[in-house]
Amino acid sequence: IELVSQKSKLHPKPEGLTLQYGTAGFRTHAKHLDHIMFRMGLLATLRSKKTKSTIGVMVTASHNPEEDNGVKLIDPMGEMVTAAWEGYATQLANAEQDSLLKELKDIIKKEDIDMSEPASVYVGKDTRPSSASLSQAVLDGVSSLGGKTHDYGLVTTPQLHYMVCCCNTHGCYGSPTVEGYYQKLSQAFLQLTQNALNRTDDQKRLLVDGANGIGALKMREMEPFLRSELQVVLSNDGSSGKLNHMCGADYVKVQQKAPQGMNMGVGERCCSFDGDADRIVYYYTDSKGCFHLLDGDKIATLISTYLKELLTQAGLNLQIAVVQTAYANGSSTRYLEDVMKVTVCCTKTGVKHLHHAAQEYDIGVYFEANGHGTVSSLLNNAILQRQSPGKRAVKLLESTINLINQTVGDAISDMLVIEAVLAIRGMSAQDWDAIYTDLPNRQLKVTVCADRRVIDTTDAERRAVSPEGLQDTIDTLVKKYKSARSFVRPSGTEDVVRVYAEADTQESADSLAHEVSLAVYRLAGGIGDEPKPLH
Ligand SMILES: CC(=O)N[C@H]1[C@@H](OP(=O)(O)O)O[C@H](CO)[C@@H](O)[C@@H]1O
Ligand SMILES: [Mg+2]
Repeated sequence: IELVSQKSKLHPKPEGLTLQYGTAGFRTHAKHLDHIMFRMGLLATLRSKKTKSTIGVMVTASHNPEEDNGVKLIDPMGEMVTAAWEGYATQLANAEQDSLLKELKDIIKKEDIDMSEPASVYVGKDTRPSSASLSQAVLDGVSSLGGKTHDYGLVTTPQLHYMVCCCNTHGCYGSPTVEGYYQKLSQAFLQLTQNALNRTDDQKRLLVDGANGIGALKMREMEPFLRSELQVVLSNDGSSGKLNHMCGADYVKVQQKAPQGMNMGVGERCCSFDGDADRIVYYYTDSKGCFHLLDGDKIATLISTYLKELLTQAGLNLQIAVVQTAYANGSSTRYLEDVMKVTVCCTKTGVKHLHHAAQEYDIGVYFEANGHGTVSSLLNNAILQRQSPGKRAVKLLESTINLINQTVGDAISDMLVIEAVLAIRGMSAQDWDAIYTDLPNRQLKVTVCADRRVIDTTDAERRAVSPEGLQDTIDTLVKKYKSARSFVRPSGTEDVVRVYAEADTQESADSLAHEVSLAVYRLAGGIGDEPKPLH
C-alpha cells in the first residue's frame, strides 16, 4: 500500500475531473486517462485477490475517434466486470489524489479482501497511439500492489476475454495464447466448412473492413490458419487511414452506407469490424447499386435458425432463445417468434444485460442491432457425447460451439460462424437478406438542458415513465402510422436522448422519428433549435 502512495504521484489525477464507468468502461479523450489506468490496475489487482482468479484489463475506446481511449475490466469467466465493482471503479477513478489510499482501503474492507492473496492481471491494448503509455500505467498500478502481470500487447478485446477465461478454466476453454485462439477457431472453422461441398473461390471470398484498427492486424495474423477456406480481402487495414474514420461497423450501421476504401462488386459479401473487433455487421450492394445492411438482428436470426435445426436433427431437446434490445427491428422479432417459433426476450441496451439474460437459457443467442453479440450455451462435449456422437448434426454442433467465443461478442469469431453457416447452407448474402425484410427505421438524437435522465423508462426501455405526458404523446403519434413503433431513452455513452422509430415506409419512419424528437424537445427541455423534419 505504501508503494501505491509513491507510484500514484506519477499518475496524478487532474483536479475537478470526474468520470463514470459507463456501459462499456471509462471512455474519454486519452489525455485525461493516465490516472484512471493506474487506478484500474489497482482495482483489477484487488478483484483478482478477491476472486482468487486472473482478471483482465483492456485498453481501448472501441469505435470512438482515435484521440479517445478507454478501459474495460474483465471478470474471471471472461465476462464483463460485475455491477458492484463498476461502482468501485467509479469511486476509485474520482478520488482526489490525497484520498486515493482511503478509498482503496475502503474497498478492501467492504469486500473483506485478504491482501496476502496473490494477484494476476492480464493486460491488452488496441492500436491507438495513446494505448502504449496507458497500458503501461495499468501495469504500474498492478505491480505497485504486488500483483503479477501478463502483457499481451496488441490484441482485440474479445481475444483478451478469451485469454482470461482460458486461464481461469485451466485450459478447458483453450490455451491462453493468441496462437491458441487462432488454432481453436480455425480448426473448428475448417471442420465446419468440410460440410460445405463444392465451394467456389468466389464463395470463399469475403471483403473485410478492418476499421483501421486491431481487428485488421489480427485478421492478417489469422489468415494462414484458415488455409484459403476463407479468402479475406482486407481494406482499411491501418496502413494509411485513421482508426474508425469513415469506416468500421458503427459508421456503416449508423450511416447505413458502405465504408470508404472498399471496392465492392455487385452482390459481394462484405463486413466491417469496429475499432476493437467486438462488433461486426455485414452488407452488400445489389445490381441497382442499392446498399443492403445485414445487422445484428439478421446475424441472430441466421445463427439461431441454424442452431435450432441442428438441435432437432441431433435429437436434443434444449431450449433456445434469442435476446434482443428495443432497437431490434420489429420484423426480426416477428420472424423469430411467429415463423421460427423461437423464444425472444428483450433487455435493456448494453451487452452485459443481454449476456445475463442469455445465460437463463440452454442456448442464448444475443445480439444488439449494431452487431455486438455472441451465443452462450450449456452444450458441452459431455452432453453431445451422449447423443450418437457420429451423427452429422452432433459433429456440426460441436464444431460450432468451439468456433463461438462465448465470453463476449467477437467480430472474428462471429464472422467465421456466419461464413460457415452460409457455406453449409449454400446461401449467398442475398439469400440471407431475404429471410425477412427490415422495417424502415430511423435513429435520432435530442440534446436536453437538464440531466438527460429526466427521461426514465420501463419495460426494457420501451416505455417512458417520465416526463409526464411523453409516453401518451408517443402512443398517439405511433397510431398515425402503419406497423409503427417508437421509443426514447437516455444514452448510456453520450450526453443525448436517443429516439428510435420504425414504420412501413422510410418516409413514415423519418416523420415519426421527427415528431417524437419534437415531443422530447418540448417535454424534456431540449436545447438549441427545434428538431427539423428530415425531408
Ligand atoms: C443504440 C446503440 O447502438 N447503443 C449502443 C451505445 O449505447 P447507448 O447507451 O445507446 O449510448 O453504446 C453501447 C456500448 O458500446 C452499446 O452497447 C449500445 O448498443
Ligand atoms: Mg467495440
